[in-house]
Parts: sequence; C-alpha cells; structure tokens
Amino acid sequence: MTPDNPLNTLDTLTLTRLGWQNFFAQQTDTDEMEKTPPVRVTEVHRNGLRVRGETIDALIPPGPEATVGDWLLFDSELPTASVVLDRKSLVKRRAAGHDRSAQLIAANLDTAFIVTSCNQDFNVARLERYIALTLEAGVAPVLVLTKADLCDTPETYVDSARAISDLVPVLTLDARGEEPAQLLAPWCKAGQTVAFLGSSGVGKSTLTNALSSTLRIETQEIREDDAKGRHTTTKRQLHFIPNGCAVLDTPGMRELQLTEAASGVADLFADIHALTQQCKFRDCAHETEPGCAIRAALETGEIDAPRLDRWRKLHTEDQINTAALAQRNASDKALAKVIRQAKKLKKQRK
Ligand SMILES: Nc1nc2c(ncn2[C@@H]2O[C@H](COP(=O)(O)OP(=O)(O)OP(=O)(O)O)[C@@H](O)[C@H]2O)c(=O)[nH]1
Ligand SMILES: [Zn+2]
Repeated sequence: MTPDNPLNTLDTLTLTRLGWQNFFAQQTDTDEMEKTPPVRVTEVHRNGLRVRGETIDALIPPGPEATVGDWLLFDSELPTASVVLDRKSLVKRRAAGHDRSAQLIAANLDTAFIVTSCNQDFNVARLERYIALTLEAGVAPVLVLTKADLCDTPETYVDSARAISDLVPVLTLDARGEEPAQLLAPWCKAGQTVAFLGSSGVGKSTLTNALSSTLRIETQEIREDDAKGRHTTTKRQLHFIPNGCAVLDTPGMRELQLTEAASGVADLFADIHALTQQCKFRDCAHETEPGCAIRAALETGEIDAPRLDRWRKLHTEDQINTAALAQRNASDKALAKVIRQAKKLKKQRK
C-alpha cells in the first residue's frame, strides 16, 4: 500500500504544479475555466477518480472515460459530466485476461522511465515492448537500470540496453540515495509529468521516493531466488514533488500486450520496417516469398536473427490485438444501434 503523500494533502497546488501546460490551456478559455475549473486525475480507484485542482480535491464517481494524468473541466453540479481535455499522450495496453479491450494506463506523460534491474529481471524483449508502447503513446522513453550496486558487471547490461535503440537514453544507478535525483533531473523539471514503468521489485517506488525528500512510499525487498518483486505498489498515483514535477508510480504489470501500437513498433524497429517496404509483395510474410528484402538482409547479416524474431512477435501480436479491438468496437457500435432502435420502437408503441 502507498500511504498518502504529505504533499498531496497541501491545501493549494497551483495548476502549474499539477502539470498544466499550454497544450491544455489552448483548449479552453477563462470564462469556461471559471465555470468548470480544470482538475487533474491523480488516482484511479474502483469507486471513482480522485481529481485535484487549485481549490478542488474530490472523488468523483466512475463516468468520465479518464485515466490517471488526465485533465478534466470539472462540473461541480454533475461531476460525471466533466469533460476530458484532449490528451498530449496516452499509454495503453491490451487489457489482461480474455477481454479484448484496451486498458488506459496513463495520460499526459512527458517522459516514461522504463525501469529494470541489473539481475534476472533484465529482458530485452520486454524492454522493447515497453519502448514500443511509449513511443506509440507519444511519450519519450528513458531506460533506467537499477541495482548496479548489487552487480559485478553492470556493463554487460548497459551494453545490451544501449544496443536496443538510438532513440532511448540509458541510465544506470543505485535507486537508493542521492544519485537518482541528479541523474533524472534533466527530465524531472517543473511542469513536467514523468512516470516509472516496469516489473514489480525493480525500484520504481524507491526512485519515486528518491526524487522527493518528503515522500515515503512503502517498498519491500524482492524474493531472493528469482529477483521478483512482491507487488508492493497497488495503485497508480500521481505525486507532486517539491521541484514542481508530477511523478507517477505504477504497480508492476504482469502482462503487457500491445494493441494499436503499429507506429511504435515501426519506430523502434525502423531498419526492419524500412526493409519490409522493399519486399516485392506488399503482404510479404518474409518466409518463402521471392524478392523478400527481410530475408536478403538476414543473409547478408545486415539484420540479426533474434532481433528479427522479436520484431515479428511484437508486430504480429499488435496486428492480432488491434484487429480484435476493431472488431469489438464495431460490434459494440452495432449493439448500441440495436438498443437505440429497440428504445425507439418501445417509445412509438407507448
Ligand atoms: N541495492 C539496491 N536495492 C534497490 C535498488 N532499487 C531498489 N532496491 C530495493 O529493491 C526492493 C524493491 O524496490 P521497490 O521500489 O519497492 O520496487 P517497485 O518497482 O516499486 O515494486 P512494486 O511496488 O512491487 O511494483 C526494495 O527493497 C528496494 O530497497 C538499487 O538500485 N539498489
Ligand atoms: Zn519479405
């Protein structure tokens, strides 16, 4: 459990402290802001959303299709009618389980710190998954390798992390103590919103604490045998730290499936994506087709086989989930139409 951040209980947080940016200001005006003041979703609970504004701290019932980090124009008379402002960025995944829907993880992040440790948690395929997800979302990814202090050869992890993509900076650190605040400072500036993503036990809460001398989120030691965490953080919560940055600590996600992330995957695997455009057939499966640019590049050693496999897996998974989601949305629409027609008929009969 995460105890309440003492700063979250301060009476006044200016809009800037909450992360208000020009992008949002441009969507409204002073008249509207007086009637329906902007509030930010700082926590998502089963029974509603906690929203914070300059003079508002309220729990509103579920209704607005919003997630942590969203900005709403708060309707005090009918909170569920509050309008969600257009998002600067949106991180989502395919919901866990059999449901094909997309689950919103966080909105309006500027930077995502993708956290892993210099131990068994480190896994290139999973990091690529997180990177594709954040690139798709419009959030800048930064890889953070924790527990360098517990590892004899952190360089091997750093080298593998650096090889993933030129688009992604890599930081290595001990999450406890002073180091993180200094190393993360270039991204954790006033008015910015950053988040820590990664498996349970990699040090997300420790890093969140490290950014603020006043925060004390609970952390727990990982299991010794497999370095897995105990899912100590159970909810997504935005913390407002003294330097004016908003920080989101998230629970470790057990399953991270991509959906509607084609451009994120293409950006991360830009070289492979470019090659696919050169295949003779537009629907080339890169198996046995003549004129396949992917297979040719594999033969010359221009691309490496394990990385190609990882691309293939992500690309296929994203295509399948995206198609399933489209189908679901279409059938939802069709169902809504049937209900509307039934209601209309009922009315006519009265
Ligand atoms: N030595 C060392 N220990 C660390 C480091 N980072 C985290 N830890 C420890 O690892 C354990 C797990 O850290 P947390 O911050 O709770 O991990 P988390 O990612 O927030 O985990 P969940 O809340 O379960 O998602 C704690 O005992 C931390 O003190 C590090 O860089 N070095
Ligand atoms: Zn091909």
